[in-house]
Amino acid sequence: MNENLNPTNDNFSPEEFDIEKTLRPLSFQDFSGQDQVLENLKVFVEAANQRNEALDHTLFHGPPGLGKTTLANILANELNVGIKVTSGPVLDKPGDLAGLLTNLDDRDVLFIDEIHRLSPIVEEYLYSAMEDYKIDIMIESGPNARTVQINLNPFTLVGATTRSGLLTAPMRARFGIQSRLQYYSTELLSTIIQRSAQILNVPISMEAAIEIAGRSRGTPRIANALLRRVRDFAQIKGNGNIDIKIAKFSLEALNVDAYGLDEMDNKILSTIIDKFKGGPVGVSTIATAVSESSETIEEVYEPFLIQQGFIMRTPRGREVTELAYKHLGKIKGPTQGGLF
Ligand SMILES: Nc1ncnc2c1ncn2[C@@H]1O[C@H](COP(=O)(O)OP(=O)(O)OP(=O)(O)O)[C@@H](O)[C@H]1O
Ligand SMILES: [Mg+2]
Repeated sequence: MNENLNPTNDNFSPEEFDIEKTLRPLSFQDFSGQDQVLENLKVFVEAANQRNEALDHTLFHGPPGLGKTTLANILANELNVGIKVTSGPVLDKPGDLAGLLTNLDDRDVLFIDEIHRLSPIVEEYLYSAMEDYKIDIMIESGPNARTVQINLNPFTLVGATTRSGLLTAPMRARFGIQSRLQYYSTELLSTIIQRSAQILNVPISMEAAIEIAGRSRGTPRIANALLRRVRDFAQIKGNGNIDIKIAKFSLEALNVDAYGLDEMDNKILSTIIDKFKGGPVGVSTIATAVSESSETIEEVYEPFLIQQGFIMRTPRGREVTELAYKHLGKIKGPTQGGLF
């Protein structure tokens, strides 16, 4: 399958990256779906704006490509403030963080992506900044070295993570607002595809938008990536318009799974079937068999497979369903103890 369609693949080419940026909604108004999350955020933002205070620290968690970075940027726009962007693995010394924090204007947003990957020492340093808008900084060195406490402008930390399970309890507790993003329905994704098509200036039929949406693994990033590829087919093999015929032809040519499952999804399902007789089998055993971490399986892949009815959680582990056998064209073997 095409690399760029992988939701966990961050290696977009610069060109793809630019397109991703142009398709990114900039305001609450442009953002579709996640209704509950959005309704709440609107209230909190309006209240903070009225009081002219910084919005409470906000955490977005959920699988890749569902809109965490997008929402962080929207928050800054709707608060009418600046945003500084960084990520957990980049901040390896408290000094890096101090530099960012002291440069924030009143009510600004500091966005930390992959916040579960902060080093413990940086994380601890962040605590007092979040709680009291104060940090200690070291001045001078050698025998004259001392720390002084300085006041920061009130700011909003927006954290994003795909692995909320890896976040420490004290870190999590410091976020006054926590939102989990959900997979999108086909209907919502087709609306997003139609909006993107309009921005890309390519005509698309409703039927074609729905066809692409249904194969997007519930994920706007994948929907947009597929749309761009289908647009290429429409331009070269068709008349430039995306209708159902060219959409189906392209998705077939791209080898996109009928349910939008990616390589790892299919690998997980076939592993449970082939190596573990369909389950039940524990997550850590599956993880070892497919060479992935248990957390990634549990937080990135499994939620979609469960939501779509391919896997069931049982007290004894994970079990695949009839749908998984059917999807992979496999035949369910005899159950244990039968036949004799
Ligand atoms: N609700 C939405 N409406 C329209 N487009 C969306 C929506 N959510 C996400 N997108 C599109 O999907 C793309 C990916 O979203 P985003 O980068 O915010 O995901 P993410 O949750 O931050 O992913 P990751 O965990 O990989 O960082 C965006 O460029 C944007 O165009
Ligand atoms: Mg992101």
